[in-house]
Amino acid sequence: MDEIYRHFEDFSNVSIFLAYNVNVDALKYLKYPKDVYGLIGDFNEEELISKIEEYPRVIENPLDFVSRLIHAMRSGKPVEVPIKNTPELDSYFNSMVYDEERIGGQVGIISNLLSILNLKKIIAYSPILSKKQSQMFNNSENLVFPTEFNGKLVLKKPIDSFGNDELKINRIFEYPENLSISLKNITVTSKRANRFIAASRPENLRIEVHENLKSHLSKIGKMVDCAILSGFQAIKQSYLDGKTSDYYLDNAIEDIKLLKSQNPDLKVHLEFASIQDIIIRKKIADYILPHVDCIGMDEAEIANIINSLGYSELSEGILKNSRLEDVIKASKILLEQYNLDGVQIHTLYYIMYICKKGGILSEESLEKTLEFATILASTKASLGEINTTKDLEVGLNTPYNKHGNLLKEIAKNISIQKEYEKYNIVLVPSRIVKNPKSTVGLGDTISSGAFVGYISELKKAKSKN
Ligand SMILES: Nc1ncnc2c1ncn2[C@@H]1O[C@H](COP(=O)(O)O)[C@@H](O)[C@H]1O
Ligand SMILES: O=P(O)(O)OC[C@H]1O[C@](O)(COP(=O)(O)O)[C@@H](O)[C@@H]1O
Ligand SMILES: [Mg+2]
Repeated sequence: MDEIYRHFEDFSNVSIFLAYNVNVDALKYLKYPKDVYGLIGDFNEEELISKIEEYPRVIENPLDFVSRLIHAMRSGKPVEVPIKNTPELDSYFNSMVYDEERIGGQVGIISNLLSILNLKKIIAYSPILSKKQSQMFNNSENLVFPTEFNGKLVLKKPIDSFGNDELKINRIFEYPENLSISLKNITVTSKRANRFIAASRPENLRIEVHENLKSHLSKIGKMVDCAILSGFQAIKQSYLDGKTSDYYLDNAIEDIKLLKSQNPDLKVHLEFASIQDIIIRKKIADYILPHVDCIGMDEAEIANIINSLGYSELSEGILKNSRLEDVIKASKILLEQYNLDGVQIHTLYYIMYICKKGGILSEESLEKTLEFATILASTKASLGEINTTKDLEVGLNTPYNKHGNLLKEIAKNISIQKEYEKYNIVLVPSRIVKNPKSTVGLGDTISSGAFVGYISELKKAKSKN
């Protein structure tokens, strides 16, 4: 166990604010072809095949769902598609039998992880918190939910903070590698184990800090060292009451400014997700990225965001060939276009930082935080959940993937090229779990582990100077 402490010593010097998304993840394991055939049911196979090619970006009916699921399995990539919350579709998803329920959403997953990593304080916020969601948070002294009462900021455990709010459930479909199904004359085989998220989008869920709490954001900003913001993927172009995405994105910028107003050193990380709506994807980049310090995303997400910015060839190249050179190029575009301090990318084979040179952290410190993130990911992939730091032994004992040394070498060679002279490129190979228990939440786990490790190292380095 002591070996673990080579990778993270102590995060008790870090306090963090998290917003905006918590939900319940209902997981269904599609282990055998019959599980997928069960979902296909009586659909006409020709219609299904043409729907797969049509590629619906919102799930409006069961056929849209099954077609996007099969499309995702064929690619083996992480995918999230919003559902239209009609009574028919809600009852279709409600009628399925799920294997497990867990806390979900970046804020939910990250809160519970960080609570066991012994952070000083975690202030986790979601604009809706039903009783069931609140019960899924760890009941831990370092994890609180902010509310307002009689004009005062109140920080209580999530279990003591729920309201009469709507329950948000996302449906997660986990499939293994090499799961094969046949449709007419085609066979679809999953390239690798991954998850498909059918994300609920209730009309009343608005990605924002409630008006009465907003006046306390600067105080919250002063209490913490850093923040992770997430959940923007749930913003719609417009709502029935006339509000628009611009309204919520402008509000989020205001939130960041308030958080930093009394604590200019506060570092803000944005955790990306899969965003089907191309207009919203571009808006999130243009509105929010200039106001955050760093971002975390997976390979498909960086490809998609680069596509929205007009780099379609580079984007297609990443999606098709997963070349490290292309991912680094895309990261540099984001760093420069939005003046970010750092971009963290997680892929099946590596986790990588590209940061502006000149920070006080050494490459060794950065590498240490990524190392820790790979251990977290392989632990969660093996066990499904991380419940104690003792679990991390599982991740530590998972070997690096076989391409690790080559990837490190490629990254090193690229980092010494003239066009990257202003950047540190640090890559750590992943520890791939061959048959993961589940894959949902791995990205959130990696990003938060790496980011908090970074902040912790930064604080230690500053206190030595
Ligand atoms: N089977 C796996 N073993 C270890 N790490 C894995 C495995 N599958 C995925 N990962 C890591 O998790 C991220 C997923 O990120 P999302 O943001 O959830 O898409 C992937 O990039 C790998 O680094
Ligand atoms: O977009 P939403 O509805 O906020 O949900 C985000 C979804 O992403 C997750 O946070 C998982 O993300 P990752 O797999 O990328 O780590 C799920 O728990 C959740 O269902
Ligand atoms: Mg992710």
